[in-house]
Amino acid sequence: ACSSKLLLSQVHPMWQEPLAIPGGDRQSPIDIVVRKSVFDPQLKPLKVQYDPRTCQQIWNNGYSFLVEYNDTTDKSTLKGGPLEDQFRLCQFHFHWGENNTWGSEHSIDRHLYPAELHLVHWNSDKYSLFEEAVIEDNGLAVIAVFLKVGKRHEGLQKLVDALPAVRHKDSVVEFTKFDPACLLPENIDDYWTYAGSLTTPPLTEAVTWMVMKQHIEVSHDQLAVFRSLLFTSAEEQQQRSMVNNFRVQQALKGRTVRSSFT
Ligand SMILES: COc1cccc(CN2CCc3cc(OS(N)(=O)=O)c(OC)cc3C2)c1
Ligand SMILES: [Zn+2]
Repeated sequence: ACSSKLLLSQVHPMWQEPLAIPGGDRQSPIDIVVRKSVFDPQLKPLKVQYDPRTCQQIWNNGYSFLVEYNDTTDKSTLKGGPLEDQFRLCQFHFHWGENNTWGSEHSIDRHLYPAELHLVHWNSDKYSLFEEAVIEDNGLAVIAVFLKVGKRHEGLQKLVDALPAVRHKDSVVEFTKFDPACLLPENIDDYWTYAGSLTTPPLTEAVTWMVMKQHIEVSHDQLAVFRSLLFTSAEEQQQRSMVNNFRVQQALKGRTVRSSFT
């Protein structure tokens, strides 16, 4: 494992990190040290209600590909768990590596996964737009699910088949009737939760993270299609493969990670 760590330090970070983030004491991602996490019996089960009809498009934004949902009504929502309010799904995306040794943003006792899914929601009880919520400390809620290479994920295949249409940065393709609940593990009652930030610009400290204990499995070939995407737009001379689009891990700075399970 240390060799992969060594290699990891040679991996070029996806972008030049800004020197200082305002405040900067609740940045993401982090390594979750299981024995230091604190069981909180008051954490409720997560309540997820997604309507596939709110699915709209896939967008390659030059960091990842985002599957974007219509978040103008409370049709696809998340509540419960550590959350006091109701949150609306606005998009989901992934982070992955150039090989199956690394790629996730979070790690569990330093164990990295080949990829990580993020379902991004914003607090629609308190704010009226994502743009408003993105700067508030209770504005966003992100569910993180680790991906492991194994059997083919049937539900993911519809998304994989659409990816060649968004190969280049700034490309968009219509994508409808996709139920993101199919990407959740069977058990979403067991998770770790902590106060953190977005891991891509604007890196704002607005996120309540819920990292699922149970991973999902996808096939090697499905992950290879993720790696066929490009960071670069069609006009750019130098094409660069979209891989290693994860942020370097950040200091815990005294934060407590709570677990919903013992
Ligand atoms: C819709 O209003 C917006 C305002 C500012 C930025 C954006 C776009 N941004 C939202 C947050 C976010 C967050 C992302 O990653 S993450 N790991 O959840 O921080 C991300 O990964 C590719 C992309 C985006 C896209 C939208
Ligand atoms: Zn993300």
